[in-house]
Amino acid sequence: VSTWANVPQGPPAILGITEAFKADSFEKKINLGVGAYRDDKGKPYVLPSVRKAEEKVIASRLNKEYAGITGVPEFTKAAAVLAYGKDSSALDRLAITQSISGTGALRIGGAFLARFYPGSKTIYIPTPSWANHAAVFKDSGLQVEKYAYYNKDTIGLDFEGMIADINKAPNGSIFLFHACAHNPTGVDPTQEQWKEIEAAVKAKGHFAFFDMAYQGFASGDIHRDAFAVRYFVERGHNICLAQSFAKNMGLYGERTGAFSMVCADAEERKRVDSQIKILVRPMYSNPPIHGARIAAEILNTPALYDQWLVEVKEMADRIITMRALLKENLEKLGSKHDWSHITSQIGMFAYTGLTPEQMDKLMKEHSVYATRDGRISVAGITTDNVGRLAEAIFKVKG
Ligand SMILES: Cc1ncc(COP(=O)(O)O)c(CN[C@@H](CCC(=O)O)C(=O)O)c1O
Repeated sequence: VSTWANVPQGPPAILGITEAFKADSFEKKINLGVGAYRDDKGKPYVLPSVRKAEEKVIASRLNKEYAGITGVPEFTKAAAVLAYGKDSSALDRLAITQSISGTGALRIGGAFLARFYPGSKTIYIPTPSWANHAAVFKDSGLQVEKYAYYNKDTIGLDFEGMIADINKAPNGSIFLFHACAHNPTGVDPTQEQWKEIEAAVKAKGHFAFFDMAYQGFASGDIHRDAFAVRYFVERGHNICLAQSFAKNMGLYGERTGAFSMVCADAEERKRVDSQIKILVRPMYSNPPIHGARIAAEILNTPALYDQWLVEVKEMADRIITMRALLKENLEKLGSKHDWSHITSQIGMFAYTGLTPEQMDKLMKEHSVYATRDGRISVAGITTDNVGRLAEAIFKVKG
C-alpha cells in the first residue's frame, strides 16, 4: 500500500475562489475573493514608488548573501518606526525580526507564545477572523478560543459582547486584535472604543497581540491606522505585533513582513531577541532579502517615502470610492435595505450580510466570486463592474 494512503483530502483554501473564477468563461465575471488590491481596470497594481525603489536596489548591484536570522536590519528598524512612531518609547526595548510576510509574523508570535507565555497557552481571536488565524495559531501549538466581535443584526461591532468576553476570559489571557481594517468584516472599533478595550484588557492583565496587515491601506493614513497599537503601548502594554507589507506596499509575493515584541527594557529585549532567533533558525533560517530591500529603500528615502504615502492613500481612496458607488447603485436600483455598512466599514473587505446561499447564487447565476461568509474584496470592484455587481446583489437579496 502507498506510503500516503492514509492522507485525507483537505478542503479548498481561501485561494480556491480564484480557481473557480479562472474556470468561468463569462467575460464579465467579477472576482471579489482574494484580498489583493486591484486598480480600476481590475489589474494587480505595482506601486510606482516600489518600482523606483526596486530599480535603485538593482542598480546598487548588492550581493545575494544570506541575511541574518532576523533579516535586513535597514528594513526592520524602519518597519518598527512605521508601526510604533518615531518617538515611541518602545523603540529602544523592541525585539524585532523580519518575517515571511504577515502570516510568518503571526506564526513566529504563535510559536514564541507557545514556548514562553507564562499563562495559559490559549489565544482568543475575534469571531469572525481572518480564515488563516486559527490554523496558524493551532499549528504554533496554541489553543484557539473565540471572542465576540461581529453583530450580524447591525452588521457592525458587537462591542458589548467583545468587552464581556474580555472580562470573562481568565486573567492573563492572550488576545489577538486586528489593528485596523478587520478581515473579513471591515468593522473596526472607534478610537473611543479602543480606549475602553484597552482598559478592560489592562484590568484583566491580558496580553495583546496585534495583527497589522493593512497599515495605511485602511484609512489612507499610516498614523491613524496604527492608533490602537500605539495607544496600547502608551498605556504600558508590552504587546507583540505582526506587520505585513503585502497590501500597503503591494509586496504580496515578495513575502515582506516583521514580527516585534515590546519588552520591559533593553536587558529583556536581549533575552527575547535571542529566543526569537532560536525559534526562527530551524523554521526557515533567514528571510528573503529582495522585498525587504525594496521596503527599506522606500522607508529610508524621504522622497520615496512621501511618494509611497501618496500612493497608499490613493489605494485606500479608491476602495472608499468603490464602497460609495456600490451603495449608491444599490439604492438607485430601489433596494430597500440599509446598505450603510458598505460605506461605514473600512479596508479591503466589506461584509455584505449576504447569506452563504445568496453568495452561492452570486457565483452560480451572476459570475460574481467571493467567499461564502458574505465577504467581498472591495478592491475587486471597478467603475466598469460596480453597476453589474449592484444588479447581481439586488437580484439575490432585493
Ligand atoms: C488580517 C490578516 N493578517 C494577515 C494576513 C497575511 O498576509 P500576508 O500575505 O502573509 O502578509 C492577511 C491576508 N489576507 C488576505 C490575503 C490572502 C490570504 O492569505 O488569505 C485575504 O484574506 O484575502 C490578513 O487579512
